[in-house]
Amino acid sequence: MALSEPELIQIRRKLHQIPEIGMEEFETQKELLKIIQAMPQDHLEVKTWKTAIMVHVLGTDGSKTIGYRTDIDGLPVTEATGLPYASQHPGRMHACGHDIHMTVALGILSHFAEVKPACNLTFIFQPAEENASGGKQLYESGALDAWMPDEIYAFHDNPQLPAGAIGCRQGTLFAGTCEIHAHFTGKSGHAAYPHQANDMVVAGAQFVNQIQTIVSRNVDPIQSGVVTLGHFSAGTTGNVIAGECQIDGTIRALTQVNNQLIQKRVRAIAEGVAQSFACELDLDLHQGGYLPVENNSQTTADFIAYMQQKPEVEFIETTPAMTGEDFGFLISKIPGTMFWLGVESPYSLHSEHLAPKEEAIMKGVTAMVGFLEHRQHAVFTAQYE
Ligand SMILES: CC(=O)N[C@@H](CCC[C@H](N)C(=O)O)C(=O)O
Repeated sequence: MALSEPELIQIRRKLHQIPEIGMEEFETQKELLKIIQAMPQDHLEVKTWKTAIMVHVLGTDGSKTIGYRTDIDGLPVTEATGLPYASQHPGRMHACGHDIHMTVALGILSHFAEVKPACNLTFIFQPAEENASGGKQLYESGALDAWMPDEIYAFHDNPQLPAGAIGCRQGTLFAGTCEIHAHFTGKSGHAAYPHQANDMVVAGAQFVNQIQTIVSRNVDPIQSGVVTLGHFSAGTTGNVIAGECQIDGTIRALTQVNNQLIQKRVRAIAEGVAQSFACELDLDLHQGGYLPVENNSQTTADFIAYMQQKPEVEFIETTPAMTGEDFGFLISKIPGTMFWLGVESPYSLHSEHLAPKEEAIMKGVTAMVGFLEHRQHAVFTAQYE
């Protein structure tokens, strides 16, 4: 029997209690394997790579494979929902809803473990979406090679959409991101003798200010971009000049061209500040697998048409989002579609208060089982651009 709604909710609550950060998802992997191994195994094969799990569902005609990916990591956030099934791991929370993603994947898998599909299906339970490009690492490890999908699907939960609604669009769904890590080193000293020191609070502040000109002056206003510097630390106390400054942030852009333009400007400004303040700069701009999530036109047209004609699905055409997703890497290698699943919450992704509505789970499973039932035939004649 495929997993029922009450069973899925129990599974989600258990996964919610054991969040782990990227590449440390050992308990999560164990819990997922336990659930997967309790399903009928007749046409399933299971493999692991680090904390990832791959499940291959053998179809009646094994010449084509559809991939379905979920991420499995949590965030370094202390949960404040007050829920009875809140995180039991101090300082860790499924604040991005990956517990919902995993549960929906298990629900879909449990259906196809019962009902053999026409094509193969590869379910990917992927680590480290938040911090270490787990999808890229997995792909590049070669662990997926034998079960490489011809096309691939994934979703992210969305607190702004009604619970269970499906959101999607042609083109770019998520931005490409790039982490900024800048360290300026000058010379510390007494507050009364600035001429004998080299103040990195002032250098860092210049960097922060000048960065604000990138989106306003360098990015085409018809396009878009974000540069957020979320962390600034320098100095220890008010009467000591700081000799070091650490600044961390993130770039967001809907095209790779704009992402690279912004990266180039961040580097030029950081180097300019270092030169004008005669200080040392250690700059790391790290994009990893966080490419823009660009939906394939063929798979997405079919996905949207399917969802729109299903009376039980509330389909919403969405605008692109500046959130990032390392699914951008997988979808740059394998044609496919990413979409949103509404979980309706007043709190945003990454909030310590985020409490997704669980009724979204079964709606997500039903919509995706239906779509994959449809797509298991269409994949044999699919042409990708
Ligand atoms: C959905 C979501 O919130 N994704 C993360 C992805 C992390 C991107 C990367 N580590 C960065 O900070 O640039 C996001 O922050 O959008």
